[in-house]
Amino acid sequence: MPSRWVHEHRFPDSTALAHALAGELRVDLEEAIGVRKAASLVVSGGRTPLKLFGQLRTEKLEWSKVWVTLADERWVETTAEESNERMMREHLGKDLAADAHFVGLKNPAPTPEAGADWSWRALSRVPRPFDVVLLGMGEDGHTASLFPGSMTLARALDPSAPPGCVAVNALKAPHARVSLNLAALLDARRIILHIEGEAKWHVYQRARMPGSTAELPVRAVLHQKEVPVDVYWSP
Ligand SMILES: O=C1O[C@H](COP(=O)(O)O)[C@@H](O)[C@H](O)[C@H]1O
Repeated sequence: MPSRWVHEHRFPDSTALAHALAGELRVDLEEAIGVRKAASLVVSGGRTPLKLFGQLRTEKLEWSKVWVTLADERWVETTAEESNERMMREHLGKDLAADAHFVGLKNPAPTPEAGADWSWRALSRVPRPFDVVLLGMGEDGHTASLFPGSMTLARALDPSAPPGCVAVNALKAPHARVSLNLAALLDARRIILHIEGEAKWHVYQRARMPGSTAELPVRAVLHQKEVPVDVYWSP
């Protein structure tokens, strides 16, 4: 289904994808710094971005003018293996990119319900609209931590809700979480959906078809018409 809002970029392997996407991000961030003297990048957690981060952190850029934050976080200590913030800092926050400003979503509140507003306030330092929002996707069609079956999903996907963070508890999601809501993710100049593997490609193809966002929440990103989406895929 051709759409002027979604463009697909397919690569033979994850190394080629990481090189191309890191270069693309460098250009976007450089342009943003040229326009407003600062740039913002929202990244996702999980395993998929690791190789990309390894490449991106070596790109020549005025990193001290770049703000990096997360699309979502698991409500675990920031030193825990499962922490997206730990992953972001360990894999992106070194080499040249060590000069960037990294802002996490986790705070000392006991639950994401108690901490979600605080998480959002922490982002007040990050320039908006975000220059690039880099999303991943699970094989269940979740993106950021907008999981099918989550009690807060409808509220999180409500396009008229104010931008913010939402607490997420879903039976199939490991860990309670906090996630940017759809309005926050769409407060962006550009969205990149980075997916790897045949299984995710098939889920993505299903999500391109009209259907329920409760079944495949990533549909809400793919079917909106406010922000262009580039899909980067490799086997
Ligand atoms: O739990 C999460 O899952 C998605 C996908 O992760 P991956 O390991 O399959 O790449 C990720 O985009 C999200 O940020 C993360 O919290």
